[in-house]
Amino acid sequence: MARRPLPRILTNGGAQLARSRELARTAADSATDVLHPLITITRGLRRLASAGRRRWADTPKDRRGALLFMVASVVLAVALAPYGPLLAVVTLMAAAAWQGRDRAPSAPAGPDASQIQRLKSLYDALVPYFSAAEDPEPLYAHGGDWEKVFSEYEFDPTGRIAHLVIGYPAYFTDGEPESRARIEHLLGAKSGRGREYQFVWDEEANQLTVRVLAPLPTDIAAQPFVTAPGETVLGFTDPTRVQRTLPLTHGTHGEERRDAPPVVWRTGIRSTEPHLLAVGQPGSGTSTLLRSIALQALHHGDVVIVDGGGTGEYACLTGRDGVLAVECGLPGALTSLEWAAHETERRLIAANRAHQAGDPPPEDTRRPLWLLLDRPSAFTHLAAADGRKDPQALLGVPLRHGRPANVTVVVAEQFDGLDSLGEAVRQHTRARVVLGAATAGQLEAVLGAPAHTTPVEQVPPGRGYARLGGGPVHRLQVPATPDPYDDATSDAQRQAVLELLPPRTTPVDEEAGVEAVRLDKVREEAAGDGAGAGSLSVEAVGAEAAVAEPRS
Ligand SMILES: Nc1ncnc2c1ncn2[C@@H]1O[C@H](COP(=O)(O)OP(=O)(O)OP(=O)(O)O)[C@@H](O)[C@H]1O
Repeated sequence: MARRPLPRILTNGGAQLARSRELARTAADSATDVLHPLITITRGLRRLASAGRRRWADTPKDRRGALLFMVASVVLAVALAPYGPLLAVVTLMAAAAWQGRDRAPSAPAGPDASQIQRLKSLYDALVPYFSAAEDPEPLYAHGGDWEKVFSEYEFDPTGRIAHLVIGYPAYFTDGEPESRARIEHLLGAKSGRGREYQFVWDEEANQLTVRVLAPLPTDIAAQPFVTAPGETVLGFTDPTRVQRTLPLTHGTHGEERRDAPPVVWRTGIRSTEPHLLAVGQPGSGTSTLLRSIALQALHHGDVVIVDGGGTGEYACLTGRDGVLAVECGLPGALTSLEWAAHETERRLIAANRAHQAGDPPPEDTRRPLWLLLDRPSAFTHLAAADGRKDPQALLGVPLRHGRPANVTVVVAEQFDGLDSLGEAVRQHTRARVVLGAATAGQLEAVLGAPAHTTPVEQVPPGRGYARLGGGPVHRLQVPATPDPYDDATSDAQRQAVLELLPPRTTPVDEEAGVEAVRLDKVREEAAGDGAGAGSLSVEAVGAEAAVAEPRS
């Protein structure tokens, strides 16, 4: 079923809301600044009045008459004296201002003894890296002054460094990745392990800024994201690197709302990164990422899933509206991918003909087709052992020509299977994701750029980095999209995923199980002469029929 795109106002509503909030906050801050003296005097008058009341209450009853007489005489004297009332008002205001002043103890200026000790030891650790014997006025020297080089510092409540700006000599080779890596490693180790640090090198000013990054939230569950067609949310990241936010619901019953900055991947005809490669250690969450992408893709397109892991993690998608196939076996994978290659060619030819005739591209070339492959290297080994074709060889056409044909390929692979990935997969997957624990070298090899944050050893599943083409490297937390058929899945998360699944239009073929090729459905739709989404032309059915293998 084709779904209508969301109104545009909903797609950027989060950003507008954030801007309005920021405006309101600025207005409130300015009003507080202007009204500050008035607030102080009012507070002082209140304090004076309550002090007067206390004094009256503390005075024994037999002395109250004398007190009243004394106050009345003072009031009379003031009233009769020249400028008396004016002076009395000025004195009262001054007394109120003094009484109403903010009495919160001011934060101690500068670091305390333990913090000074931390800064000094950090300085000493940096001396061998930032000094040279020939330097007549070394910035760093044993017993030197740390205050000259640490221009800004902040500590967290546990006393560990949270933010630090370090000056270094101009001759330090800050352009060399190895030199930078040595300093980053040292600072990470000395400032406290187990936290994630971000390093920003300002080569012009010879300054390094170190910031401790708060962990990304792990409580974002699968849900309908407010995105435009062609946009896929890979996960959520730091607010500093991304301008946009998405409104989210969370909590057991979706009762809480908040905005979070997403990593949005754009696919389709105008995409510069039309295909994606996700890599991780086993259990890092790459299958979950694929499931999350599939659920979003099904809003506007059709999906073919090829699962080399063979653990049935995509069984919940079998037979759903828009799911053309869920393949766990080599023959089925070959059939589906061969069909996908022909379908890509068919779409290209049909679109070309339409261009030549001056017509818009036909409807059946515009519906996005997604090929999601989980661990295709498993099939590569099987195919070699069986003397059959490697399914990856069939990805060449969709990868090279998929973009104008609205065909998107997503490959998830484990680090140990990376060598088995074909050249086309490596070359044409310009959107990259790394999940789970990874060394700086592994991150750079997959993302094509260093991550600028220290990789931590213990990461929650679904946590990693994403880079779209030549863009910046983002930290990433994939929304929890567990397999609803897994016993370990909580009820709330199961329900969230089940609600996102399209209705089941094709009954699951019991005999063939999950290996059943759902391309039968495509054939039926094509024969049904439907011009709607997912339908195929007669040529395509012919091509598909030619490659389809007989099933027992
Ligand atoms: N983003 C996430 N948020 C919460 N839990 C997650 C997330 N991603 C994965 N998990 C959990 O981590 C476990 C492993 O996830 P998943 O199966 O996706 O990993 P994988 O990398 O595909 O590993 P494998 O290939 O071994 O199956 C599952 O229990 C899953 O529910």
